[in-house]
Amino acid sequence: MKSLMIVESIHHGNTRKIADAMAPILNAEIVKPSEVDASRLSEYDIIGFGSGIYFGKHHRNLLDLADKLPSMDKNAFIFSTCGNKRLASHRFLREKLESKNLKIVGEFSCKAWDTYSILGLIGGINKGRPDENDLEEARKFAKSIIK
Ligand SMILES: Cc1cc2nc3c(=O)[nH]c(=O)nc-3n(C[C@H](O)[C@H](O)[C@H](O)COP(=O)(O)O)c2cc1C
Repeated sequence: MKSLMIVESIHHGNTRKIADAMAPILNAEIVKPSEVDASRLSEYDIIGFGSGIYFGKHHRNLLDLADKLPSMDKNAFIFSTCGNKRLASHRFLREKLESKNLKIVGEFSCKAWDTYSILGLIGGINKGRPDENDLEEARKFAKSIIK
């Protein structure tokens, strides 16, 4: 099995930590949206899409990539890290991916360090996360989608 995870992780590298935990289980390569070669996507059995949540949605670079993808009959999963866990924020990316014929086989989200705006003045929220417990949950999620 061969997987690809497309990850934009810019605020504190939080989402990259989740991707790194899942990668060995999924035998996954990790790339940024700007590094995706659409002509090679057919080589992968499953494709993951992850970023922090920004103003209620995945990162703009991931949403823009989803718009540009060709139609593909393939399994995919969505993940995120965020200040306040709300899977509802996945809706925008999910709809774009489903419009490209991708089948979403699982979604994962966890709270993570957030110092946006005035939160930064108090050291942010969820400091220290994702922690080992979050990474273990991510590993369990990765196992569940390839069962
Ligand atoms: C500009 C900005 C906007 C954000 N908007 C949200 C939001 O709407 N909802 C939320 O739960 N977290 C929000 N966050 C927190 C990030 O989603 C969170 O810190 C995430 O873990 C960042 O992921 P990254 O380090 O992988 O980029 C925001 C952070 C920034 C910097």
